[in-house]
Amino acid sequence: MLMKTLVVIPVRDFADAKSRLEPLCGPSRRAALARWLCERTLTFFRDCMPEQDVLVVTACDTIAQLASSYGAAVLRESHPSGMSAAAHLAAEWSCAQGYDSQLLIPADIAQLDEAELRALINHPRPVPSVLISPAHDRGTNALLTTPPDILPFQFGLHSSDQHWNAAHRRGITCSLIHLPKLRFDIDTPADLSHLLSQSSEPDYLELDAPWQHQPTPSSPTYRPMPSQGVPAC
Ligand SMILES: Nc1nc2c(ncn2[C@@H]2O[C@H](COP(=O)(O)OP(=O)(O)OP(=O)(O)O)[C@@H](O)[C@H]2O)c(=O)[nH]1
Ligand SMILES: O=C(O)[C@H](O)COP(=O)(O)O
Repeated sequence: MLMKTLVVIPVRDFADAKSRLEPLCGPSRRAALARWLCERTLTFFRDCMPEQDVLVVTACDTIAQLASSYGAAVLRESHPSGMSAAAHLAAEWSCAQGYDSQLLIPADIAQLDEAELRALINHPRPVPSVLISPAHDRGTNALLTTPPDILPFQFGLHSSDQHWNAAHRRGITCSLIHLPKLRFDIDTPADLSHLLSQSSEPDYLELDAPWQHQPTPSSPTYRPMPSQGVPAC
């Protein structure tokens, strides 16, 4: 049976994002990175999966406008209260709009791959069910819930374990799908180095030393190209 699925992307204010990269770069560069990752995510869905409905959940006016400009629907939070609360809000909306499933994806995946995303969205599944694509650090980098509100969202440390346990406690069919690209998100300085070492997108990335803030000559930094619309720091 073909499931009507909504892709949900929660996005917090760029100025508050990527705090774990603080040892590596200053506030404006972190905000620029968050914006670049978000725009790249929106570009991916607009260009590679144009038939797919996408919803951005955000409390931020700028992000709401940005999402609309990429053709995504927007759901406004009254204030940012964390990824789980954003996912819950989206799930209520998804159910009200008649979606069978919700696929939640963070806006900081290192490399979105069309085949992986299609494998998730088209994954055969019973109702109810949960499909978890774990992050390399046992977080959750994609969560497919059918129906959308079947699970209490538990994003945070080792959340793939938490989501798995929550599904099992409720007797809900739960599967893991290990996707080699989707397992990497950009949270820590090590993640950023990994992105740079794996990247096949030289047009988007450059090494830039020294740092503008707290110079650390041995570490690479990240500068989205101005041509991608990201403000240079
Ligand atoms: N709508 C919404 N999205 C959020 C919120 N908190 C985090 N997100 C989004 O959830 C995804 C994963 O975010 P995290 O890695 O937990 O947070 P981050 O701000 O990117 O990085 P850290 O500050 O290092 O935790 C990203 O797309 C964030 O923009 C929130 O309160 N509301
Ligand atoms: O995996 C998760 O639960 C969320 O993405 C938050 O975890 P992260 O901060 O490791 O991304």
